[in-house]
Amino acid sequence: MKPQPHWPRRGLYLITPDEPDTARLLARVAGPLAAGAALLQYRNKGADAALRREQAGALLPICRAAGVPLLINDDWRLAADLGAEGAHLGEDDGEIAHARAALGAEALLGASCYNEIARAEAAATAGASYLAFGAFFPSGTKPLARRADPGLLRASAHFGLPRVAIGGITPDNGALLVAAGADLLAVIGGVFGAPDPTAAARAYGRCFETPSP
Ligand SMILES: Cc1ncc(COP(=O)(O)OP(=O)(O)O)c(N)n1
Ligand SMILES: Cc1ncsc1CCOP(=O)(O)O
Ligand SMILES: [Mg+2]
Repeated sequence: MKPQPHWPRRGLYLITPDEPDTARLLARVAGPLAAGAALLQYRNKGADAALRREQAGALLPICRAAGVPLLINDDWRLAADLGAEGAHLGEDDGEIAHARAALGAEALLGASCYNEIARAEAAATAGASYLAFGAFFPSGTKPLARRADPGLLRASAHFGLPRVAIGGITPDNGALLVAAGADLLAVIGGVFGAPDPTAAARAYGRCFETPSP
């Protein structure tokens, strides 16, 4: 496989909240995006296909203007149709290998590995761009998410892919995941549930102040 283009492999990986109003979604995302997100994932579990297309399409120009890659949750075909940089796929969202074959070597394709090294192994072999583990902490967004141990981050270093941590991550608990090997911290509630989402997004920078292990 061709090496992937440069993309920020360390920092805050911002994920959108379930916001039904597109104008409001853009207004909510603008500040945190400008505050220093490495990646943005469009995720709206309450939207139908038409709204997802509308909202992801509306996010694309603001991501381009900010220089932040846009990934689409669950739906690599929508990412391809819109010309977004990539997609994030979980266990019910299709095969990384199919998405890679369709989108090409330059697409950013993330894989949920939950709490399983075997899943990480399979995703790495299939051509994933990064491996996501979690939930590491209780998540208000996804209360039933299975839980993972930070040791998994260390144990997956040998795949040579960026490791993403997700689930209940705050500016206060994120540093321990970075110390355990997380390259990117994926966050919804810690930013969009905060009284000042832009300040909250900026606060995650603290988690990355020590050099990566
Ligand atoms: C970066 C990142 N990691 C994990 C997930 C979860 O994906 P999935 O298990 O498919 O669950 P849903 O997000 O679809 O509810 C993610 N979206 N992003
Ligand atoms: C999609 C997902 N997968 C595991 S936890 C989670 C939700 C993350 O959101 P939050 O940062 O609010 O816990
Ligand atoms: Mg999914």
